[in-house]
Amino acid sequence: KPHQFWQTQPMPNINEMDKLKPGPIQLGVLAEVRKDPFNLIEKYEWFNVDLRNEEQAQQVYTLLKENYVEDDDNMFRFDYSIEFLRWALLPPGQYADWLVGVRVNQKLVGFISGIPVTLFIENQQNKVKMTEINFLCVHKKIRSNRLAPVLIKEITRRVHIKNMWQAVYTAGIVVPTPISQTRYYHRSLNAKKLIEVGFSSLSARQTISRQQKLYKLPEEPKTPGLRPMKKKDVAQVTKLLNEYLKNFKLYFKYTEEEVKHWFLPRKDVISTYVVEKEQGIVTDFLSFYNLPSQVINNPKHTHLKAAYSYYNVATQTPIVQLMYDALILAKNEGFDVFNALDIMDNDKFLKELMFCSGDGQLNYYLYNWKLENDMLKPEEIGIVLV
Ligand SMILES: COc1cccc(CC(=N)NC(=O)c2cccnc2OC2CCNCC2)c1
Repeated sequence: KPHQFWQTQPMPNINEMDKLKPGPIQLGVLAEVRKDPFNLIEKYEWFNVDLRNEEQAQQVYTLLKENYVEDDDNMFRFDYSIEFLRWALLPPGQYADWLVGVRVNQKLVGFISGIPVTLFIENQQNKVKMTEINFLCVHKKIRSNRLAPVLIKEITRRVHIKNMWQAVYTAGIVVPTPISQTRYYHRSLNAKKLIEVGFSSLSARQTISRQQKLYKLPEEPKTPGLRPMKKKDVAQVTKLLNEYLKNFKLYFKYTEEEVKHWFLPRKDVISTYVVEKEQGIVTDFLSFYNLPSQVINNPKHTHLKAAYSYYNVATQTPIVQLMYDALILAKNEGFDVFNALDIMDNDKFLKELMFCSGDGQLNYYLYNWKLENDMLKPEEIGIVLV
């Protein structure tokens, strides 16, 4: 039976959609939350991962590098770096028991992560403290042991114990019940490499040099005053971001502490550039994160260097110009491709900047929450997961 696990979860399913009113589907009762971890099969044990510990970080890195998400044709696999994982999973307010590992004989064979977020859902009244779930991964060799449902139940229990009852996550697959089905797009920065690794293909009339000319970019960005973000910009970036995100039906509200964590540039992890035309006034910013993919058995290349659009706020600079500069900056940082979803205002630049649509979709999920109209359009989504 498909989705035998998901039918047991508080996610609106088809027939009961209309009966539920917007808001939590099940009201959690703290006293009823199991105090002890779920049972694991013989020899498997729970393990809280300390990402600050080099050896444990290496274990998570290797598990993901070898067993995490691949594209539909199994040609590429995400290769998150240790520094990236520390950025993604050690934000302000993180809980030590929300980085959940499963070990067998000291070897990590399963993982799932949660970070605390405050999500605004469909209006200012619904400000919900919840968890953002990510990095669910089970070693390829033990996929049939039904370990994934236990990882999900265990992190759910650890979230419930903190009196939080909702979660937000994304997945390439469709399980009950997506709140939005977004599409991904990519913009070639290094046409030759994309063809060599098989990410792009040439049609009969196309040649590599034609493609290189087609996607060629200027050496330098156009926008005057564009520069890497610095600590002194945090207050203005926080205001710009929080103001901009109010346009959407699903968004986080950021403290300055959180903006420091999520946006101050980190080499090979996150790049953020601000526009300061007039002395001291920041009017726009752009950001993209670094998520390379391992190219699975290619004679010439081991990795595809991909930049992923993060948050971009254009209040004085036209969004197309700002994102054109993002492409130039990403190219100059050595990326081969620039990826984006059709969320927020991205559809305002995807076509014009020659993004091609990818072959899959990224589904957004909200656990234990009924939306007013069940689904949101991609342009109503104001959150980017890594
Ligand atoms: C090119 O190498 C890949 C390696 C693994 C999977 C995919 C396809 C894919 N599933 N892409 C996305 O999910 C995606 C496409 C555009 C923007 N963000 C994305 O995913 C982000 C956000 C969700 N967590 C993974 C990274 C591509």
